Amino acid sequence: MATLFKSIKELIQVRNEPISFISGKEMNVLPTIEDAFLVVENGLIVNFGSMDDCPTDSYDNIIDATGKMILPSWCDSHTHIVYAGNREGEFVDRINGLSYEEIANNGGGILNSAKELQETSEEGLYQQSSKRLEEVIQLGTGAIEIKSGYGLTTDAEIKMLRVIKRLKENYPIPIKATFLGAHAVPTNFKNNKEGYLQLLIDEIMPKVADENLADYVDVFCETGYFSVADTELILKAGKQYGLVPKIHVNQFTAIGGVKTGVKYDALSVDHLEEMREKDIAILKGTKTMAVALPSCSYFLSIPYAPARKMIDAGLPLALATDYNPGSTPSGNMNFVVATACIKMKMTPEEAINAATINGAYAMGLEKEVGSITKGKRANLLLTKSINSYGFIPYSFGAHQIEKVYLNGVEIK
Ligand SMILES: N=CN[C@@H](CCC(=O)O)C(=O)O
Ligand SMILES: [Zn+2]
Repeated sequence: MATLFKSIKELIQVRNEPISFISGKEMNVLPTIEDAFLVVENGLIVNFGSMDDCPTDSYDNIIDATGKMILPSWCDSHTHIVYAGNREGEFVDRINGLSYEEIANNGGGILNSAKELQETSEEGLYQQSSKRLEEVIQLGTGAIEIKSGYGLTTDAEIKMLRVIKRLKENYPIPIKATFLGAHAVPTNFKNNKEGYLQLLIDEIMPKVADENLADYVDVFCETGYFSVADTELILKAGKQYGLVPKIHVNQFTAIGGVKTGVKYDALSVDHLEEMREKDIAILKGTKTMAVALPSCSYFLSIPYAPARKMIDAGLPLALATDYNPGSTPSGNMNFVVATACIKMKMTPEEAINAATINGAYAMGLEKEVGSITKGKRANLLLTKSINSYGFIPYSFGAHQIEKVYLNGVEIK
């Protein structure tokens, strides 16, 4: 099966040579080809270039993209889309003046979602979660990471991870799974966090590894949740089970978790709303990707990750949604890209690099997705007729996607 996309107004994020990620000043460079063609065969990108060199072979399918642009799909490296119910009540509580922290301290927050998830069947959880996956695919996401962490018991954590596994089997999108048992201390361990850490390490993690249910291990390293020492314990144990660290850190307070992430070779450190100069310095020159989650800052009215400072210091930065029921009930990467430009002062080039190739790296998928490169999956966005790619973040709140393709196949 071969498809030719012809007369593409601009083919965006073209990388002839495979790259892992882009840092610092380079992030402001977004390579494109104007008036381009793209050939997809058996789900993969096999050829592209200027229309002047467009091959004259015969194709099963020819798509005229006059006036439209093609980009690699968004790579969303941080989500919690497997959850049960929602937390609309807390949304109203916050409108009425309570903070995220106050709600959590009153027994709401993550524990609220855990209770609902524990009471939901695996089938029910799958049904709710698959709807969200289908929703974000339509919004242009073509690779995604999904975390556990709303189970907080052995059975419920395994249930979440099995649902993620089933999503992997049933949808044509690359999915990475992260074990986030250390998301909150459950009520029955309220005065015995050590006991919960022991359960995570001695009972749940071996099961997760046994069933091969996760690629990554995550911890909510934050005041009132898990300390730096707790984080070290979990990351060390996770690594022994072959789970690569990716951590929640510096969301509300900077307590030293970035250093721990780097020490344990974390693939990414995520949130980073509260960054100290020394956290930025620690990340410099490492292989750990900084991941910003602007929709979370927007929804909770907390600071945005200091993208300018990080990029100007030479760091790479990825953008992700953090789609979850408490802090970010939205999985719209178009909104993330727009908000990064509007609120974090990233240029459209930086934001698109952050939401494609750098996001792919933050999921270990940089060889598969995230750029227009021969041999990569044809997970693509075909835009509506637009004048420039800058119109994508400029027209915030809308999206400019006309069609999405996964493995070269249009998703309807
Ligand atoms: N910060 C920790 N975890 C999620 C929110 C969890 C929740 O409120 O349900 C996040 O990434 O924002
Ligand atoms: Zn998160």
